[in-house]
Amino acid sequence: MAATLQRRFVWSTPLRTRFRALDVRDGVLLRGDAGWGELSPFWDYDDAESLAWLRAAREAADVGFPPAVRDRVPVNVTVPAVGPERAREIVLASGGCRTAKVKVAQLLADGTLEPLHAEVERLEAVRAAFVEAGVPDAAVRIDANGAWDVDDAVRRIARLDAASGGLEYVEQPCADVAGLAAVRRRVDVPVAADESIRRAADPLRVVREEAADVVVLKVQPLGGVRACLDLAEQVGLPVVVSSALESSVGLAAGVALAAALPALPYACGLATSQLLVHDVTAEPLLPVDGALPLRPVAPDAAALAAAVPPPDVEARWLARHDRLEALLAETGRAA
Ligand SMILES: O=C(O)CCC(=O)C1=CC=C[C@@H](O)[C@@H]1C(=O)O
Ligand SMILES: [Mg+2]
Repeated sequence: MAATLQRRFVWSTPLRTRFRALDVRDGVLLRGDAGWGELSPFWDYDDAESLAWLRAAREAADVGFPPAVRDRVPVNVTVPAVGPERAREIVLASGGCRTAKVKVAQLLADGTLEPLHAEVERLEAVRAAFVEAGVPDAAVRIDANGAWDVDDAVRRIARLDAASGGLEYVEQPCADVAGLAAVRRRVDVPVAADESIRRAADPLRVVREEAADVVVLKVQPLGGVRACLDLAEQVGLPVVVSSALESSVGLAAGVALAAALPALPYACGLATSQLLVHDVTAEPLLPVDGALPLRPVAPDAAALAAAVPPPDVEARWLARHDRLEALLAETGRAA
């Protein structure tokens, strides 16, 4: 039987840097018998797509996480589409990360893509910052969020590979699976699939079409830690666990997944509390020596007081959560 919901809180915070066309991140925290869960689907996701996010939140709150095989998870520093000096600062303040994920293919206000030379400067700055930090052999990956066509991707990847001193992989260079497969055949840099897994009706298409070398799994969009473990087993490719820009409550579910995976060959994209101005706890999940610890996270009153939403935002979240609970009750808890 479903556990009774004991408490819920809406939180909201500005982001330090615009990310995924967002300046603010917000969501609901749910308290259940097993702990805290986070429900924070992006506002452009409808209720049907957001249902998986509620399943993930309820798993964390009501059931808890499966057993772990490691107690710390190496993470990458996430570098948004910023100028070179800011990119350097972000890498140097990363808490000892030895991997960076750099956003590329940023859409500018006029609807055009950021010019290649700006991306080159960002990647050169990231490599130089790692050299300055005494980790010249750090890994650097890029994420294009599906913005390139195949020819554009091939051309840009070659240039960005050189600028970065060698890319670890390129995440979602093109929007569709056929595009990923075509790029993968034409470049030596490994290809990672993100949107083609988390927003796809058939995530295994990536595997059938040999479209990726690595898959990115995100706990909320994929319906929880156990759902991700099942998917990882079916996919059979190396997995990188990444966040959906959650508060530390949601990030803890990502750490739980990364800690439970049988193999974890790459650093995970879970160091994103750094992007939030306010987190929901005084002890956010921030990297120490390039890794996050596996531990429960609960919000605290003082931190929530700083992450307080405007009243209309709070009302929208509570209504959205109520609608999603009703939808979940209708469709059943099993995915
Ligand atoms: O992977 C990381 O380093 C951080 C998480 C991250 O980049 C993302 C989180 C949520 C939405 C996305 O636009 C973005 C991604 O595409 O991977
Ligand atoms: Mg991505």
